[in-house]
Amino acid sequence: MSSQNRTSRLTSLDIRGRKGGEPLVALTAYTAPMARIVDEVADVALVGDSLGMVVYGLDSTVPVTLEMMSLHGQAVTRATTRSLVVIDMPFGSYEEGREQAFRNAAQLLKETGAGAVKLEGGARMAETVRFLVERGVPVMGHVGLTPQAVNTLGGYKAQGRSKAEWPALIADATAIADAGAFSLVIEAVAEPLAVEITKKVAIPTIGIGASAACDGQVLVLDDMLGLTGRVPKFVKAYGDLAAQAREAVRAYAAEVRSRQFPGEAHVYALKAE
Ligand SMILES: Nc1nc(=O)c2c([nH]1)NC[C@@H]1CN(c3ccc(C(=O)N[C@@H](CCC(=O)O)C(=O)O)cc3)CN21
Ligand SMILES: CC(C)C(=O)C(=O)O
Ligand SMILES: [Mg+2]
Repeated sequence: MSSQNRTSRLTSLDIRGRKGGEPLVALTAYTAPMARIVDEVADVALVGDSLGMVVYGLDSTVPVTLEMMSLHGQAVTRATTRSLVVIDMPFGSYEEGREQAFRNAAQLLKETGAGAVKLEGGARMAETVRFLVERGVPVMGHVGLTPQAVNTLGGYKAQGRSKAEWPALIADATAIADAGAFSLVIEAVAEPLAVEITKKVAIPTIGIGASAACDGQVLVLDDMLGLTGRVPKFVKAYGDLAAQAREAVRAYAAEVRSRQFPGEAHVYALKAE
């Protein structure tokens, strides 16, 4: 079924089935108004932990909590009917072990009604991915640049730009795919490595700063709308909403100061008595 005339909500199995097919469209969504717009076009609405930086003004995604992800996840599931809602597991909510990961993933799915979770990491997370999937939690993987590891990676740097790094990155991707993930985000890796991983794994790859050859793409919505200040190299601006917002706020301020606002249409007259 084409994405334009779909009426029921996509599942992780539908997404899994799109390997090598029509490219998957994914965008982040954090709030109900934006989620309604994303839901009109996207296959996947990702409640990304990037919300910590984009919405809360944090320096990284490290301080993001399970409660933040749950509350924004609830807003997004209420406002969507067609897209698969995927929620990022925040830093510290899954790395201790597979039981911790299951407990927190189950909490997110129960509280939000989302259809899947996403977690960062390669080969060392494979056992956890398998444990979750075997117990009814669909998992999207995330390899390459994993922002929650910013403190050990030494910054938000593209991965796999020298071929010596490729075997470990390919092993990460195949381990997550073989563990039962239904799809895999590949973030900020050298383009030919993303091509190689996409050929090697049996599940759809979703690129961000990766390759047009991936089985789909994802971007942070606020970045592509032009709402964020500094954006990564891989972002293309499809709008300039910050400029539009600035213009609207200035017009309002001018009309308040000149008493043009509120006008007749925006005030209440007395009832006829
Ligand atoms: N608004 C936003 N968009 C994102 O894509 C995003 C977030 N936030 N927060 C979580 C992570 C962090 N991400 C980032 C952030 C910065 C770069 C970046 O500026 N990279 C530089 C190179 C930096 C270096 O090599 O040291 C670049 O030129 O792209 C990349 C990914 C991607 N994710
Ligand atoms: C950019 C995507 C992949 C993400 O993980 C996020 O928004 O947090
Ligand atoms: Mg994330």
